[in-house]
Amino acid sequence: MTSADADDLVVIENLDFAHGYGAHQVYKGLEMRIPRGKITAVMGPSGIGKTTLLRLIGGQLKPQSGSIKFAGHDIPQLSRSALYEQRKRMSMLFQSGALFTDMTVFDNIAFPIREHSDLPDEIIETIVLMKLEAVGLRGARDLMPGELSGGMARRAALARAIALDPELIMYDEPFAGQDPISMGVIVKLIKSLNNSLGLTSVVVTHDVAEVLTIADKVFIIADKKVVAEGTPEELKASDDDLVQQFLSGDADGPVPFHYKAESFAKDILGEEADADSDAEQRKERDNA
Ligand SMILES: Nc1ncnc2c1ncn2[C@@H]1O[C@H](COP(=O)(O)OP(=O)(O)OP(=O)(O)O)[C@@H](O)[C@H]1O
Repeated sequence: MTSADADDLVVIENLDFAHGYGAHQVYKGLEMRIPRGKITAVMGPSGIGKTTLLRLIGGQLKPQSGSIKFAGHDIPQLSRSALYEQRKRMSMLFQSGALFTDMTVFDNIAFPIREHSDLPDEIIETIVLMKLEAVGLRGARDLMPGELSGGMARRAALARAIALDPELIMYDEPFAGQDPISMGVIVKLIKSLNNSLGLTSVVVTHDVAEVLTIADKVFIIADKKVVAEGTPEELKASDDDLVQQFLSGDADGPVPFHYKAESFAKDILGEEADADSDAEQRKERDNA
């Protein structure tokens, strides 16, 4: 292991990944180093593969080639049982990671601890209360998920995500659907948990302004690979149009607004329109 590897908890090299037996290439030659103990933001246009990246790191998806080292273990090469061991060191908080609706907040947080350990009830209670305290919800332990606000539910899910003391926590759109105040609370929580629990955090988000206030490192993904990386300050100072498009949230710029599609005329009018539009395109080319 090189010293750079020791500083990086996750090292991705030359990764190729396609969904659906190669039908949809998501990554080609992706390279990424996620620094240990820091907060890393991953941004990019919708559908570019950010959630897929988290699933690859977590071993839920296997790349066609390349390596994904987590603390030195090459995730895609691990046996099922070895992967299970490494997965215990990671936690993923997906947007859809809802709480179990028929259990109290306390039992929701206790659930993974009961599943993965034989600890006595008193110890589990102490751990759960510590996790709830960390997210400011100790007083809400006996509430049912249906009694929580959206922001509180997100925080309870966060308490559950840290229940087993992971080393790596991956957040998929943690601020989505939150009002500005609860968004601010979650931003601060991600930072304080990262620092107080010695975590490494990866945050996939479209909320650029929020995440830039806490990120130590930022990756921008486009065109199947990393197109820019650096500290928030470095990216803000970049004169790259694409970087600026992301940071300012502009719809127009090097990244197209539309997902690639047949010509609108063809979709609406069928083949006939397509033949017309082909003829027009040829005419335009000839005139150029
Ligand atoms: N199970 C799947 N099978 C086939 N294609 C998939 C599957 N899951 C995702 N995709 C496709 O892979 C691409 C990447 O999806 P992904 O959800 O990782 O993007 P994303 O960057 O997280 O998007 P968003 O920002 O909108 O959440 C998309 O084009 C999506 O349609």
